[in-house]
Amino acid sequence: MYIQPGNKDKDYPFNLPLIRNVKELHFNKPVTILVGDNGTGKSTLLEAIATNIGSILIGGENIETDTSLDQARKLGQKMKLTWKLRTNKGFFFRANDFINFTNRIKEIKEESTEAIRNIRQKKQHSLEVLPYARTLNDLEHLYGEGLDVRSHGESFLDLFKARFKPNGLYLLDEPEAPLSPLKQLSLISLINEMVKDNGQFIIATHSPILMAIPEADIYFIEDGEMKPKKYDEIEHVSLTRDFLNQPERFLKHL
Ligand SMILES: Nc1ncnc2c1ncn2[C@@H]1O[C@H](COP(=O)(O)OP(=O)(O)OP(=O)(O)O)[C@@H](O)[C@H]1O
Repeated sequence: MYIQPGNKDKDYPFNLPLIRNVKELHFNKPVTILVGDNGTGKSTLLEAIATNIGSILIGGENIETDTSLDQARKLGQKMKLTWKLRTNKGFFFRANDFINFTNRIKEIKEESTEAIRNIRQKKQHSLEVLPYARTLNDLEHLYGEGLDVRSHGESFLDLFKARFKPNGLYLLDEPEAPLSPLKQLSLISLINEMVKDNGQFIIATHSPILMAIPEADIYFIEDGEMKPKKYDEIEHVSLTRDFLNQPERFLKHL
């Protein structure tokens, strides 16, 4: 991946140190993990890649029209992506979008059920119910009893189980958000399964558990640079480990 900003690009996202400094990135492994402090530009980078590819945006609008991506789209337009094997499968996932998505599914189900009830009240056997019945059927087929009746964490995992398909490219922004440590391990297991089926993942995360995905390349963003790091070299990992070993040592200083 290459970034080619022009001279006039002084505003966000081109003013981020990461974007100013990093001109070329390689995603060689099936899983690449992006780590860095808050505000270092992980989401911006993922969003720009997603807009460049034209990924399916889970829970948002169309990736080409979603206004929350207007700035990232400008960066995406300055990116040049080259592929060993191009895929049109996969998606871009942001935790907040997904919570909106489950709410929207709930609304669609309620609207369709209400429409069917109204049509049947007027005419019991009307064929006008068919599109609404098909919508309900499709949602049930994809997501079983419904993402909307599950907890946030359960629905995240349900979505990944339903929508991970072989040969896909998956861009995941902090997918750990509502997941318990145990469910983060379940997510790693799903990712491992997809990797066996030629899936590729680029994941921005703060979770030391997800950072441990086997064989992943880890890039640590620091001082506007993107540095390859080993698991044990990452601050999130060492700090969490030290904290868990002796929480009182840290807490007494706060
Ligand atoms: N639409 C925007 N306009 C201006 N600045 C923005 C916009 N979106 C993000 N930023 C800024 O760009 C910087 C990078 O944001 P980004 O969300 O990419 O960081 P991040 O590494 O994903 O952070 P976090 O780990 O907190 O999610 C932040 O300082 C943020 O305030």
